[in-house]
Amino acid sequence: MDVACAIITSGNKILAAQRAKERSMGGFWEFPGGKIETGENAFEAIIREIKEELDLIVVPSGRFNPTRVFDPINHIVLEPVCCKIISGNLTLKEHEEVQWLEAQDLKLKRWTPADAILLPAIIQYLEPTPNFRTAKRG
Ligand SMILES: Nc1nc2c([nH]c(=O)n2[C@H]2C[C@H](O)[C@@H](COP(=O)(O)OP(=O)(O)OP(=O)(O)O)O2)c(=O)[nH]1
Repeated sequence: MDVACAIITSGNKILAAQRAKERSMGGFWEFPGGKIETGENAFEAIIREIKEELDLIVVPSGRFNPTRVFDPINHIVLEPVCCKIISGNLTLKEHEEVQWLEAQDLKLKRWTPADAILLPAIIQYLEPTPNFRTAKRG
């Protein structure tokens, strides 16, 4: 199953969500999103899912490398899509909870296996850029 998840950041924080208790992998943390449907690409799927789940309008701007988890029950290809929120009021339609997390907070949550593989790339992405002065050749 191909799943798109949204990488939504604000400053040094990222939006993370806890799956509803009654769903598959209930209680685990994830980046919001869902299954990519037939005929959709990851960008189209994430726009649809984030509207359905959080009532937000997002614009995708890029992607991370997919992570893959093939276990006896699930074959998941997780496709992370960087998104910017352009409008809407965050409303939880499916999740137990959402939180804006800094890099140091990410390790404290229990993540789905596919997200756990993704975390090092996310942590690197959240690191502040050093303040280089502008420079001229010479
Ligand atoms: N949304 C999301 N799902 C993830 C992540 N990591 C991960 O292993 N999954 C798994 C959990 C589910 O088995 C599957 C996606 O299912 P989902 O329940 O979120 O998607 P959906 O809304 O399309 O599902 P549904 O309508 O059929 O219930 O991918 C993640 O970061 N985000």
